[in-house]
Amino acid sequence: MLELKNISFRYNRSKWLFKHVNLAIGQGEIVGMYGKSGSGKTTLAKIMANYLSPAEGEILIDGEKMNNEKYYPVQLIWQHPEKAINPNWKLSTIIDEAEGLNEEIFSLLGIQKEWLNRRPHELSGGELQRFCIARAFGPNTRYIVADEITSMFDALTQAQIWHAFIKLVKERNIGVLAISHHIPLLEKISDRLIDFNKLKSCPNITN
Ligand SMILES: Nc1ncnc2c1ncn2[C@@H]1O[C@H](COP(=O)(O)OP(=O)(O)OP(=O)(O)O)[C@@H](O)[C@H]1O
Repeated sequence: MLELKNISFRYNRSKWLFKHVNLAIGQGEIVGMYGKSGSGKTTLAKIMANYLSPAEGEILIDGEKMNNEKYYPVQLIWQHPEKAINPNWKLSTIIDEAEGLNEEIFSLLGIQKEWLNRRPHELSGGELQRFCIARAFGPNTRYIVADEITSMFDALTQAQIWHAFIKLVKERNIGVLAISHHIPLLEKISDRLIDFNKLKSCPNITN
């Protein structure tokens, strides 16, 4: 179980973006989350994947706090793959970072072997995103936060990518927080849905 307990955050002493957010995601569970633009969903995603530290609260996995292990068990897949990848590295180097990726993952996600010899700017946004999705499936991944990960794909490709993604997470019993503005998509893929604005609204908020 991944648990967020009383998580509060604000950027540089500006007003609180959210306070006392509580959320639990079970292993193998897919939770869909939507909410107003600018409300703090991506910020929460970054906190969950240890890119940002919360001002208050803690994140537990099976009741224990995470320390700064080399490979963090909560992986974030970003909306914009080019922001998540070293532009100077070949894709083969980037993919080597996440050990244990196999042919099945590549083929499910439609990754062509020849792309591995290229650098990020030599792939389309959608091709690059397939790599970022594959990269999240390292052997120590237990939870994935998927932040608008298919917004750059056409409808058919989007369906194929989610089909592959769900097969991979269910096989590995990975828990997922899927963030999107596209509620019909979330309804299709999620075990339950959360409105972030309800999750973060709290009568005790003080600015
Ligand atoms: N590094 C930063 N420094 C200061 N403010 C920031 C920073 N990053 C984001 N913000 C602000 O924090 C707020 C929440 O941003 P965030 O990206 O988390 O929202 P979101 O709910 O994911 O939005 P969207 O649905 O539009 O993607 C926004 O007002 C944004 O301008």
